[in-house]
Amino acid sequence: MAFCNTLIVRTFTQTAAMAAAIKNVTVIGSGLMGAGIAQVAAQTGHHVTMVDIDEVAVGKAKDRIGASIQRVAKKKFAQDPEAGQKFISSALEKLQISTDAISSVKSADLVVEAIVENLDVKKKLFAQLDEVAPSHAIFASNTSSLPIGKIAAATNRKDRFGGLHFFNPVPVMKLLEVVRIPETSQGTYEAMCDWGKAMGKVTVECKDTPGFIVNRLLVPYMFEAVRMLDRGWHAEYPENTLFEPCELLTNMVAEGKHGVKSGKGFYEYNKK
Ligand SMILES: CCCCCCCCCCCCC[C@H](O)CC(=O)SCCNC(=O)CCNC(=O)[C@H](O)C(C)(C)COP(=O)(O)OP(=O)(O)OC[C@H]1O[C@@H](n2cnc3c(N)ncnc32)[C@H](O)[C@@H]1OP(=O)(O)O
Ligand SMILES: NC(=O)c1ccc[n+]([C@@H]2O[C@H](COP(=O)([O-])OP(=O)(O)OC[C@H]3O[C@@H](n4cnc5c(N)ncnc54)[C@H](O)[C@@H]3O)[C@@H](O)[C@H]2O)c1
Repeated sequence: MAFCNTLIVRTFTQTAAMAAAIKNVTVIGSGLMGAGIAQVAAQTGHHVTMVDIDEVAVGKAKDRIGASIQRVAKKKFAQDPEAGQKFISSALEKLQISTDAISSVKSADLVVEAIVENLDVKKKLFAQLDEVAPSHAIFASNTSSLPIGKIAAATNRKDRFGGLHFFNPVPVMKLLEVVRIPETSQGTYEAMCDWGKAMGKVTVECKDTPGFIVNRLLVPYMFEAVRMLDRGWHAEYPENTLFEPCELLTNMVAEGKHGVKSGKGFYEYNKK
């Protein structure tokens, strides 16, 4: 029991220490996603360096962030414009821009990569950053579709590597998929979740599988919409396996698991 308690206290302490340690965030890539991630991180009190290889792009991204923060502040501080102005200036003060990834990660606690969706380019970047970032720094990729394990393989910190998959537009979308690979340590995973929550996001755990959760559902759904258009919206496709009854649902119906109305389904519901 004493051993168990020690273990729990140690695990808790390590996790709390890692999460509390995420103060300095480097976001690599200042496009649609990187700018959104950098904005929300700065808005939530982190010191952020946003990096891009393209000097013009990173400057424009900072301007876009300024405009987006105005929208956030207008809503968040509708009744108190003065507090809104403080919120804007405090966030912008915390945001630096750079074109030098190497020097920008030297004091990073967390590096979030949101560059072009190309495995070799991402691997090359992380291999370089692994040489210079502090040993405690967590690395994360915002990739939509590439295996996190393959990207992490370019580094010697697979235990401190994971996926942080944000959704566009980042300042608006609440969900954050936190992806773990088998090597991701429990402390790293929990620190990523805690950081996600500190960013105001709702985190969901994902395995490193194609499309994670959302894109695995969204992409076939979008493709099917396009196929429907392509087919000319014909009325009936009895040969299409997509419309075949699903065994799990058939069994659940037979068991009276009709969801909320029957008090049980995929979940149990307490009717009051
Ligand atoms: C099977 C194997 C799979 C293999 C994988 C293959 C992968 C291929 C991947 C391709 C796709 C990549 C997808 C990616 O990985 C994941 C995604 O990001 S999916 C996209 C998710 N996003 C959405 O679903 C957003 C949908 N859009 C909306 O909900 C709305 O358009 C909106 C963003 C809420 C905007 O609303 P609108 O009504 O259109 O516009 P308004 O201007 O009125 O805005 C409403 C409200 O929001 C505020 N706001 C909007 N944008 C911003 C911003 N940038 N910054 C701050 N605030 C913003 C705005 O102020 C309004 O506020 P209000 O006035 O209402 O208070
Ligand atoms: N667009 C989306 O809806 C969305 C949503 C979730 C995740 N993602 C993922 O996020 C990542 C970025 O997507 P995006 O839409 O923001 O792309 P984007 O094209 O808007 O921006 C990418 C930025 O990365 C910069 N860049 C390229 N190589 C670089 C390098 N080596 N170092 C520094 N900067 C570099 C480019 O100059 C560009 O400004 C991709 O992996 C994408 O799959 C995109």
